[in-house]
Amino acid sequence: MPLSNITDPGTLPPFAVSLGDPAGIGPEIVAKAWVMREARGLPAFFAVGDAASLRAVWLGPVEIVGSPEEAAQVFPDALPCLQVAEAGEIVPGSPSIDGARTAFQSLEVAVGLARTGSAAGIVTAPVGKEQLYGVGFTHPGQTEFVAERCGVSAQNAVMMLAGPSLKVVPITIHIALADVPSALTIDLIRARALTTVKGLQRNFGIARPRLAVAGLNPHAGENGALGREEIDVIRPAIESLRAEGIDIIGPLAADGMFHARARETYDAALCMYHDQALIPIKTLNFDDGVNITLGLPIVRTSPDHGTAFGIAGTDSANPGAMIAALRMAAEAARARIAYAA
Ligand SMILES: NC(=O)C1=CN([C@@H]2O[C@H](COP(=O)(O)OP(=O)(O)OC[C@H]3O[C@@H](n4cnc5c(N)ncnc54)[C@H](O)[C@@H]3O)[C@@H](O)[C@H]2O)C=CC1
Ligand SMILES: NCC(=O)COP(=O)(O)O
Repeated sequence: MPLSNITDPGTLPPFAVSLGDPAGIGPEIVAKAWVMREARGLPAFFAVGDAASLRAVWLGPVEIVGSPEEAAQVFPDALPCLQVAEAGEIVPGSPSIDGARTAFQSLEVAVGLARTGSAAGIVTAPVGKEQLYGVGFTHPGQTEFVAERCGVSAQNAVMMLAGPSLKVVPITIHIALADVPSALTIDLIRARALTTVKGLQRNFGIARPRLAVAGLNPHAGENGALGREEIDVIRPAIESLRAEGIDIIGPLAADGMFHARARETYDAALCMYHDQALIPIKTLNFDDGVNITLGLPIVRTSPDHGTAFGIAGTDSANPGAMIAALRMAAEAARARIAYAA
């Protein structure tokens, strides 16, 4: 049953967790999260990928299951895994073509299960983007892929990084820095802001979200002396949103808007490019930061970090962000049920 038809949060099916690149730390942090399922109050979940990638880094119980229903039964006693492909020889830290194909397929299957309502949502472990691009993945990231599969345009799917101290949204995402100024348009800023407002209401239960918008240039442009994007694009977008009743401030100088007192004045910061948004959140909340996609009909979260190939297989990966992603997925699913009621 699609999540939108579920009225009792107690009846949520398990979450589908795509294992990401088999040679990255995804399998390890998923296994560690399962170990902490009771201590951290995690929702039921099952892995989607190659069970061999779990067994390559973990000696705990893994049980291959044929359906989410079976996974829900198995979850208390073993980590359920829906086997979607075989990744060939798995060497933690050494990504391979077969591994990238498995990551791609796991993502595809997990999204499909969430779309039909067999899974309550998806939590995606990290993929190697370069490796995925090498096996025919044509989207910049998982965000845009999931959006497309859900019939949502990339413009209306918002990547939000959320942690205990801060929520940020990059307006432009995976593009070269040199391409950012021309990619910034009034329409794009408006679309991201409107999806963010709705997403904060629907997934976080914030009735009247407050947004703060960063400038692009140093000191937010100094009234045009250091660049015109604030005058030509960012300010007109903010003014039109404010005219529609959105609680929004900016453009603010980006270097001064992330200190503790400033963060108290808004619920989410809209930033003009990837690193402007992700550096502050990863500095503040690296071990419990979550990437949540807003604007989708399904719940999708992910840990904020990448594959960490350099430490894969050393049992030193911190599962904190994966645990936070699982918890946030469950909270978002419950908030959506309450919002729809
Ligand atoms: N959501 C996703 O699928 C994401 C995928 N990536 C991909 O990950 C790959 C590596 O990217 P990097 O920029 O190196 O970022 P990264 O997040 O993988 O690693 C950055 C640093 O943090 C450490 N680290 C990351 N997660 C950790 C954890 N859970 N516990 C302990 N240490 C941890 C790493 O060892 C490294 O020192 C790239 O191929 C990139 O495309 C990057 C970000 C997000
Ligand atoms: N840096 C964030 C990131 O790469 C996440 O991308 P996505 O694959 O979740 O779209």
